[in-house]
Amino acid sequence: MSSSSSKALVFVTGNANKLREVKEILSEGGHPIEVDSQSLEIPEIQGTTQEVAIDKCRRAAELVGGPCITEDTALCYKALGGLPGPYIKQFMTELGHEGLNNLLVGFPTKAAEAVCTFAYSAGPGTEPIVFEGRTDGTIVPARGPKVFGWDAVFEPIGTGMTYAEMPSDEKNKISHRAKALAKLRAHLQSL
Ligand SMILES: O=c1[nH]c(=O)c2ncn([C@@H]3O[C@H](COP(=O)(O)OP(=O)(O)OP(=O)(O)O)[C@@H](O)[C@H]3O)c2[nH]1
Ligand SMILES: [Mg+2]
Repeated sequence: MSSSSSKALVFVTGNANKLREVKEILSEGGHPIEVDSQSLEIPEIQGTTQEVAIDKCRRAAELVGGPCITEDTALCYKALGGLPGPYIKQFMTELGHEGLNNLLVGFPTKAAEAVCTFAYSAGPGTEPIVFEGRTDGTIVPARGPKVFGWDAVFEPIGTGMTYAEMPSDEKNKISHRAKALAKLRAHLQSL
């Protein structure tokens, strides 16, 4: 952030695992970026991932009263035309890891894309800007600790491991979240 900005950047999320990864990723590298956090559940509209992300960030900026970031994660099955997409949270809650596999029974491809969309607003009334990161993978029967969402059923292409089986620094090198944060970082450093 530029030295003229007086308020700290706030990451608004209700998800402790996201917050941990974001802090890990942004603290790496030559120019660490510090974020405060506020645990607020912001209502999420229906729509494309980008529409959901922009609306959520607008609402968050109003509540925070200053610069903030929000994040939306989608899990897009190729066989299902990109669904569950931004609705993965409800699918995960209702169906669990086994159900996320069963959705694909009978389909020839288990390919899926993890999509992370960060939105940044400079403050209330400022239109959010979005930064997207994507990682290709395959939906597999759960392997590894079931700590974070669908990590145990998502195997990024070419790794032979699910996200859940990877040490966090390995996931943070290739994840949808790390790719989106690299773009956000570049933007913040250009301000
Ligand atoms: O295995 C995972 N690895 C990840 O890297 C990851 N990132 C998000 N998720 C899950 O996908 C849904 C997104 O919904 P979501 O973007 O609305 O998040 P959320 O409601 O939990 O938090 P927030 O919206 O308050 O920030 C939620 O079920 C998250 O737990 C992940 N699962
Ligand atoms: Mg949410």
